[in-house]
Amino acid sequence: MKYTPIKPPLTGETLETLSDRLKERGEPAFRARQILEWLYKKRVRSWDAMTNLSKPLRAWLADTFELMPAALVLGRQSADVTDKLLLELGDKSLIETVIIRAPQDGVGVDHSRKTICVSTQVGCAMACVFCASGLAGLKRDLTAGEIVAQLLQVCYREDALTPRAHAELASFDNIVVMGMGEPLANYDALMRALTIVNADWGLGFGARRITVSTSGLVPKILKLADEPLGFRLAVSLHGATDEVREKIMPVNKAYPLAKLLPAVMAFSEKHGRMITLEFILIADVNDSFDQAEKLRDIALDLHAHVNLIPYNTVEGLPWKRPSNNRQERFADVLRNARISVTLRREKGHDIDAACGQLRLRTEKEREQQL
Ligand SMILES: C[S@@+](CC[C@H](N)C(=O)[O-])C[C@H]1O[C@@H](n2cnc3c(N)ncnc32)[C@H](O)[C@@H]1O
Ligand code: SF4
Repeated sequence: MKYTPIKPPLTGETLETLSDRLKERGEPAFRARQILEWLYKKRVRSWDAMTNLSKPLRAWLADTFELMPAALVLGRQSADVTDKLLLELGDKSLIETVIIRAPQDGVGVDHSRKTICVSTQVGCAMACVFCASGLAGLKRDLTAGEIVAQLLQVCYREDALTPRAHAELASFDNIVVMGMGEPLANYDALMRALTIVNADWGLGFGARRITVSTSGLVPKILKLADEPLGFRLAVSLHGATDEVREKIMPVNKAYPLAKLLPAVMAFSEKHGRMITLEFILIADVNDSFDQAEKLRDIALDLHAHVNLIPYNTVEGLPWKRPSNNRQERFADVLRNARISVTLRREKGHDIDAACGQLRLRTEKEREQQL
């Protein structure tokens, strides 16, 4: 599903595409770099602030491009260390971007490790039964400019909070493509966005600190393995047998474990780095001892890190997280096999942390106001 905004966002331009547009106007070759420096390094929020450009050029830019295609409509801080940004796009669609802060000893919150979780679609077509993002299906893909804009909005927020932000260009430590949507179903826009985020004329953010999470689109996993930039991969497994996985993830019908696991292995071998298996723990669905043992065998085979995520309840859905004791017993099966495992207590529970929930709630409130 393609969305064409009235004006393309500046955040979706590469140095090359912007240079081409400017060349058509007879501008010198260095102009594109200058403009992108105002956008990503000096972080100005208006065309008029680009003071080394002529007035006619600024007027042309304003007519031709949208400077920022995602407006902040709500910035919510949870009682713990998670911030959630609700952003509105040109067609009034809402998306979420999350800042997860991991406090470190001896430094303030401002200097804690920060992971940014970005969205790639409005809604999702994959229909995993437990997920709020997919509840209303797919509305549309995000453009590359809208994906990049989420990170720039995070920069704006962080710049206002801490002097570290500006000094470091992108003051976060990791990007996880784990927000709303299936990133690999919007492959081209995602790759363009990540190229911009990575480039020295963009946010200069290292590809190895970017993790793309997928529900398991096998051909796209293999394509991602061939990308020269070398992004990290996380796979949402959530079931260690086809029987369990296909009950909760329809994608498993097209790409069962016999297809998915060799693709993940191929990715891992190509990159020589550990991939991550994500496994949400849902009571009485996938939290049995048998599932833990099967997951252990898969993780050993793939030499993978395992991220166990206690399920975050979603309004209107029946699923529950298992007791802490059961979660620990499940994790112990993996730990006893010396698998690298994290049992992530979900952060930001009080701000509708489960992906897509803040958007759904705000959309409902808007409908009621109409
Ligand atoms: C929202 S998805 C986006 C990336 C991609 N579509 C995928 O499935 O990996 C990111 C992760 O959040 C997980 N997730 C979805 N709903 C959740 C919930 N209610 N509680 C905990 N994790 C959830 C997904 O299973 C997935 O591992
Ligand atoms: S878990 Fe990922 S793939 Fe599944 S519906 Fe949610 S966003 Fe889509």
